[in-house]
Amino acid sequence: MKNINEWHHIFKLDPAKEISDEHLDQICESGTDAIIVGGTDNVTLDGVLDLLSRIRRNHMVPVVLEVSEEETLTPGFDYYFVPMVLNSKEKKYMMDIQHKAIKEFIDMMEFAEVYFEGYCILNEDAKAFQYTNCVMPDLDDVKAYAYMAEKVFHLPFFYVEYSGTYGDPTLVKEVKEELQNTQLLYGGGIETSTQAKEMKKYADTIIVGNSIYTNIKEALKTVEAVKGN
Ligand SMILES: CC(C)=CCC/C(C)=C/CC/C(C)=C/CC/C(C)=C/CC/C(C)=C/CC/C(C)=C/CC/C(C)=C/COP(=O)(O)OP(=O)(O)O
Ligand SMILES: O=P(O)(O)OC[C@@H](O)CO
Ligand SMILES: [Mg+2]
Repeated sequence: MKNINEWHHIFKLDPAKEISDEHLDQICESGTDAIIVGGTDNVTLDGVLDLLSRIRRNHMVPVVLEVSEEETLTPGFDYYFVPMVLNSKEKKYMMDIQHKAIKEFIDMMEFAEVYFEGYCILNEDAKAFQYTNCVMPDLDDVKAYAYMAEKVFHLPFFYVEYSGTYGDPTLVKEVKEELQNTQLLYGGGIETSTQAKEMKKYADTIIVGNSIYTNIKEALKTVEAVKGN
């Protein structure tokens, strides 16, 4: 299995959305480096377990649970990613929910591979932006959040999140220049090979979500587009 810091491409599957076995097989066998199971709303333990068992039954691809609800935490994933929303106006989405969950699961965390993600959400129409009561940052704010993610909190990941819309490649380039150790994840609106290539020039890892459900053929092509980049 590749190290996480060598992952260039990830597909994110939303447990609240339907996917056929045929499409799921195509996603898992696409050559992507990993599958994240995660979403903002209507994420249930049943939905999470359904995807996990369908992936595990036939495929070897690494599977990550991106935790958005404590109730959906379940053993069986290769990794667990935990968002900390840096540009939320409310401390609870950055720290308090995570603190409460760590108190509860601290013993299990010793046996699980858990990675914390510094999220910066940049699309004000995204569910996650509204759900976590974010403030829209400008470029200097985002660079300062990136600095904090790496130098203050020593987080493994800084996630530039445009969920639902294609973001600004210049911003991603400038954020990348701030980071030496923290891995830069980019997600949002990638629907074509060209977009995947463009964002991968700057981000260490790109994440493709919604287009799996809207145009699977194009979504699958994003994998090859970033190989060797
Ligand atoms: C039991 C077991 C195996 C334990 C192992 C140990 C372990 C993993 C412990 C973890 C402990 C811990 C600290 C848990 C934290 C749990 C938690 C509830 C954290 C809150 C995270 C948070 C602030 C979530 C808010 C929403 C958010 C940022 C979600 C990220 C995903 C995202 C942005 C998806 C995109 O949205 P989507 O739904 O796709 O939107 P569209 O439908 O519009 O596309
Ligand atoms: O769904 P899209 O817009 O591709 O975004 C992917 C991911 O960043 C969502 O958390
Ligand atoms: Mg989505």
